[in-house]
Amino acid sequence: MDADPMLEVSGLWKEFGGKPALQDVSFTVHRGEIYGLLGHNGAGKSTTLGIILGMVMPGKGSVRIGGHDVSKDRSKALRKVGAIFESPAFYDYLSGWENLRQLMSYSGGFDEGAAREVVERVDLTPRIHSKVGTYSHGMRQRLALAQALLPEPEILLLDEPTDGLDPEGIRWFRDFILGLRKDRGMTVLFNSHLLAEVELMCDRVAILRQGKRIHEGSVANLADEDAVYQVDLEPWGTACGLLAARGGEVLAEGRISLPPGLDPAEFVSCLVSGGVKVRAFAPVRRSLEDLYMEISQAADR
Ligand SMILES: Nc1ncnc2c1ncn2[C@@H]1O[C@H](COP(=O)(O)OP(=O)(O)OP(=O)(O)O)[C@@H](O)[C@H]1O
Repeated sequence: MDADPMLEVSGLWKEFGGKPALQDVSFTVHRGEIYGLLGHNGAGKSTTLGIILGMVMPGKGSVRIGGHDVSKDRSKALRKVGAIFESPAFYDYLSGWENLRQLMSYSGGFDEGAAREVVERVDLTPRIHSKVGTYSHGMRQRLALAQALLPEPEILLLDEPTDGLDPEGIRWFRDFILGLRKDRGMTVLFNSHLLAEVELMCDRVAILRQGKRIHEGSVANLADEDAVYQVDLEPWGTACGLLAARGGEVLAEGRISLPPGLDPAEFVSCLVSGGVKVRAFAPVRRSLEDLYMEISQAADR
């Protein structure tokens, strides 16, 4: 992946009425990366997005998009951005098409050809001339995506984009975002509560808790951080003895963790030479939800 930074968030602090909402939050999203911002209600996710979009002033810190500082060079920085922030406001009595025309007229004009293409891309062509008041939540969300994509952004910022969507809508959204990255190298930053979804889509995640960034990491490396294995070994007692002797740990019946640096193949041959029958020995992939719970609980201690 290109390690060229598209979005640089540095040392953000924000207070509301004397209460800290963000405390020294920093992260970088590289071009072509899909980055998830996770956290409980009130963790500071929307405040972070609001600051990135120049809609909320930070107490301290800076945001650069494509190398341009949002507070000093706002129009250049935001020219590269498409966003769905909070509930998109559409005129219910106008059609989807008229909404796009109206909204685009506020910012740089309406290109019919480009709009037709984007509407087709978000699967709204058959209903684009119906009134938005008759749209389902999923269709409104797709119209919001069309609006966000019309200025041909290089980065999409999405606030809880799958909130309230049904499983089919969530899947559509996931395929759409992954397709945008594949076809156009789109960079995406989004907030979400849906950890399983984030895990399927994101390259990296940051976890915010009470305004602080308490974790940042790659989703692909979740499994590597802890060497946990699901095993079927007999006799179990002998296997546990050999495991303890090598510094490993029994997590539950049939579930063990190996110490850092111990090659699982080497441990399996040690088991076999110790007279243990190895019927199964498979790495367990930790889910993002497991990681989220562990990190959040550790932060509370
Ligand atoms: N305009 C505001 N005025 C006062 N307090 C605010 C304002 N906006 C946010 N806050 C407070 O700042 C903190 C962070 O809120 P924020 O909305 O950023 O969290 P969040 O992680 O997006 O939560 P959620 O998932 O519920 O949207 C919360 O304590 C919230 O009450």
